[in-house]
Amino acid sequence: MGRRLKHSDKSQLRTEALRRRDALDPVFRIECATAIAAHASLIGVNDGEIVAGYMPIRSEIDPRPLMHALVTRGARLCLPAVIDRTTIVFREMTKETPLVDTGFGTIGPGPDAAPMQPGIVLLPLAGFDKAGHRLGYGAGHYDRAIARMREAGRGPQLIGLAFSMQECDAIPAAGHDVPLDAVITENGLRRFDPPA
Ligand SMILES: Nc1nc2c(c(=O)[nH]1)N(C=O)[C@@H](CNc1ccc(C(=O)N[C@@H](CCC(=O)O)C(=O)O)cc1)CN2
Ligand SMILES: Nc1ncnc2c1ncn2[C@@H]1O[C@H](COP(=O)(O)OP(=O)(O)OP(=O)(O)O)[C@@H](O)[C@H]1O
Repeated sequence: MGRRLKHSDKSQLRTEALRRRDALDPVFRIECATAIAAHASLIGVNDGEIVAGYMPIRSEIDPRPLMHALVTRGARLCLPAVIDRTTIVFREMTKETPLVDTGFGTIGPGPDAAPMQPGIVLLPLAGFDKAGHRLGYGAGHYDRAIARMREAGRGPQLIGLAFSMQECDAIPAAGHDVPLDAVITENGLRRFDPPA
């Protein structure tokens, strides 16, 4: 008999993982952002491949050096924007795109930017475990966006970005949780087994 999933299990893991992430020193953060960019060649990027990055908030690992490395390998970039309490969309980011407030403390392209369907999504993590289960901030924004893309037959590759100390013992996964394909930390890229 599986144990019933308690909401508190996940929120406590999230609180602890975010506390560890918040405590990292600024020089180590720069080293890690540089290190994950050095692993760019481990992500297969086709020419013109659309990659969803993010603009870091709170104590998230800075994905911008990696985003730049992927552009030099042929990627086109987009960023998430919150359009209502439960929905995010992805919008194209070019050199000319002005960045505006896109909700929850984020900045990104405004409603004039082209909507995009990314083939690869880089997800900022609060925590992850060895099965590829993921903790975000608990709003379910990425889970819903990915579910929608899968329903439309366009399931993107999901690559979490994290500091290695964000690994957790075991994150209880609810039915709506979509596991990661891989995680990149300062130590390298790790692929997860597809769910059985
Ligand atoms: N950099 C970045 N961009 C992103 C996300 C993200 O996690 N990181 N998102 C991923 O979904 C979406 C935005 N969703 C977010 C949802 C909650 C919080 C957050 O910090 N929540 C606070 C409560 C803040 C409030 O109520 O105003 C919290 O968890 O304490 C941030 C972003 C799209 N863009
Ligand atoms: N596909 C979905 N359809 C409906 N509700 C969903 C879906 N995915 C997630 N939710 C809801 O979103 C809430 C947050 O989910 P969860 O705790 O997994 O967040 P998270 O993975 O930390 O957040 P995020 O996806 O924003 O990074 C839950 O209340 C969940 O029921």
